[in-house]
Amino acid sequence: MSHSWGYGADNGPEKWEEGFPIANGPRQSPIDIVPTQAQHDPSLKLLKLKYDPATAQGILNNGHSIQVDFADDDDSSTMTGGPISGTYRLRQFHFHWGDSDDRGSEHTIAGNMFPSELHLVHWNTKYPSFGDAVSQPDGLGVVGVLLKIGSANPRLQKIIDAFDEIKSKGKQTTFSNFDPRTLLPASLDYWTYDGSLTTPPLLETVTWIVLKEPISVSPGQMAKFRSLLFNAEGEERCCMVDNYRPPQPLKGRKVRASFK
Ligand SMILES: N/C(=N\S(N)(=O)=O)N1CCCC1
Ligand SMILES: [Zn+2]
Repeated sequence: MSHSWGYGADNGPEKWEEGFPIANGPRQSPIDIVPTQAQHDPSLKLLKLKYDPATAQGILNNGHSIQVDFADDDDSSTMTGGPISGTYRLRQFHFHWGDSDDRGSEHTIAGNMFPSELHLVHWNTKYPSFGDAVSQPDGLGVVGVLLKIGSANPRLQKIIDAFDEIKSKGKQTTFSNFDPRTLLPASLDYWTYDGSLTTPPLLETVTWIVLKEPISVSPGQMAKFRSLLFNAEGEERCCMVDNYRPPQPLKGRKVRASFK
């Protein structure tokens, strides 16, 4: 694939294997999670997420999604427990969403798509940096949170209010004093499996932790996500929608549940 990857007909998920053959690998993400086929594993620990709002740095339109970046030079914002060993540091969070409310999430639950999915990306501090960890089989831990249509979510509003300043690719602005814990549902019950990045380079280095309980988002809030642009200023206008990869083959993997 000579041009850069994206989500269009010419450079989207069906074409990624041309530049990234691992797209057909044994532990690709996302997947369809079938709750009745996920086995409860009593050895799974409680997920512990400890975030310092002061580590929030900025919000960026990277041309594929919007992401909030965090200072990760110490253990101020970490994930421990759950299915992982050791300490993973929060690097960034971002979203995937659809052009309409019937699609947009990457993981599906018994074949059901949600309008959006939040990913909180953490890296294993047994490695010296995110850049080192991203290529290691146990390098990353991503918490996935499904968004379902309902009442407006006030916890999302600070993120949405920044969208006007980062409408197009490459735009960023400061984003401080934000605790991503406020985005999470009441329950941290989760499914977990070994997978990959869901965008190129599709590295098979992610321990996925998908929360069972979704959070709410209103149709008006979803419309704000859909007002973002894939393109940079001055380029042909292209709404940032349908920036999700569809579920990939399980290839014999087991999905475990932290709950009965
Ligand atoms: N694809 C990714 N995250 S995701 N969608 O798999 O959570 N990333 C690419 C570089 C950093 C995170
Ligand atoms: Zn993602």
